[in-house]
Amino acid sequence: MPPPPPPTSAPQENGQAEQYKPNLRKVPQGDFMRPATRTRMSSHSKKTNGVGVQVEETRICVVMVGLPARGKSLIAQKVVRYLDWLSINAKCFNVGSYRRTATPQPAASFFDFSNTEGERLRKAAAEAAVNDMCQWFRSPGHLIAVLDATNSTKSRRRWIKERCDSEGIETLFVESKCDDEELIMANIKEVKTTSPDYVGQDPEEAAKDFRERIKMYERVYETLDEDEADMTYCKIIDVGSQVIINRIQDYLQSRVVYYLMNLHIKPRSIWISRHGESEYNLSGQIGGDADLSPRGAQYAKLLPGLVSKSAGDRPLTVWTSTLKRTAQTAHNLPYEKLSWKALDELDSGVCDGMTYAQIEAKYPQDFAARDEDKYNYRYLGGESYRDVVIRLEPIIMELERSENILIVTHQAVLRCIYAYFMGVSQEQSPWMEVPLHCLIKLTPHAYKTEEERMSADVPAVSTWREKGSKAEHAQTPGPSARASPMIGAMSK
Ligand SMILES: O=P(O)(O)OC[C@H]1O[C@@](CO)(OP(=O)(O)O)[C@@H](O)[C@@H]1O
Repeated sequence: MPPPPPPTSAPQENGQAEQYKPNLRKVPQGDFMRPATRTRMSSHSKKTNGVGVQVEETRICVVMVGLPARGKSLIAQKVVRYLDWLSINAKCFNVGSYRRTATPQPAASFFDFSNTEGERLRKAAAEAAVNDMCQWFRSPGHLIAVLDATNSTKSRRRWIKERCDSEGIETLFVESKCDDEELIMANIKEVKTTSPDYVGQDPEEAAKDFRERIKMYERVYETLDEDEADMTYCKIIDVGSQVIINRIQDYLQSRVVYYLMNLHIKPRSIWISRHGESEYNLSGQIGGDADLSPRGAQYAKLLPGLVSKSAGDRPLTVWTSTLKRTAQTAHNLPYEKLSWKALDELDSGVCDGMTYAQIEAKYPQDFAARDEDKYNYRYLGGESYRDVVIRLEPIIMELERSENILIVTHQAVLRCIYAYFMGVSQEQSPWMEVPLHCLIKLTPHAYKTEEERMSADVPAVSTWREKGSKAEHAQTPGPSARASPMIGAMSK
């Protein structure tokens, strides 16, 4: 596999982190009215989707291929969540859920290809899913669908390609081919406990039945090969140890393939925590590069115990931002550490160091505009949540390549990372309450990401403000704090 391009924000060894300087540069007002990032437009069908992601006007059906227990559903869900997070409208069509309406919990023999009734019902489910998908593509802006099924024979794949061709939809076949017994077993364990096919069943019986089902598919399974050289495909062998790509045609396809090349389906968890309470949190000031408060330092002392209780002796790497409060919080953690500029807090520009009450008094229009559309509001000389998502993309890519990672970061950044894993909408994510002194464990599964929250017994202020609520920490505005015209803008 070719090495991936380097992240745009290179990690630095802890201790050598570059000094944080709040971004207070003056930018002409007009700059804020443009899209967040401008990208090159070519003469034909390219345009940006508002987060600086250049998308084609083509529509793509990503067709999953592979035996059961090869992580297809996990990959399918992840691709959709990733694209949604980047504001590219995507949807997963899971053929299994269409099949379940007719046969909710079939025995393994249903999947025997010589079982004509089973075969008929399975084909009907695939047709229903493909019909719905074609219908979905007819709406403007619907760009990528993922067809999640085994699609294990060449004839089934040819049928899907012809159907999509007739609708003007491109196809990208993605095969997960894996013979690693340990991984297959982990997936069987996962499926028997989380698949709707086995709800309420004895786990051992479910595992036995599922193994039988896999055998049925193995009898007819055909891997993607030179017979399908006319197709666009990406074949991921043994969880990315080898990737074969064929006939990738355009930007959006290569973007999906690049993401797929970074994915692995090994079981792992990600821990995220905000830094301990800072001196700025205590005074209600935003941004800056303050030290931890005494209670924040207490959290830093307790964090190693909290982490080892949750992660046991699993090897971990800790990622922090380049700001003092995250480095101080991670200081006592006995793991390898990397600090990333891309994990720094949302840049609040000219409002850096102010309290919400001061911002409301000095820039009332901006305060209201941010409440109205917090995801897109960009501070003058600073950032919006949409901007933060763009700069976090290399972090997400690196996270996908990694195994167990603990990220110590900031409120806004944590909301964006959390939204990626949990599929939280752009409307909701900037308003999520993420308390201080709380460790969150996220474990991705095929059908959902499991979340566990562990609070340290150390009180902290709340920095959460509800949409539309009056700003607290009110301080008498000084003479310069009289209301002025709006200074920030929308980054949509
Ligand atoms: O987008 P909002 O809700 O303002 O939250 C982001 C803010 O959170 C804060 C705390 O209020 O982050 P941090 O966790 O780094 O202290 C501010 O610095 C930052 O501007």
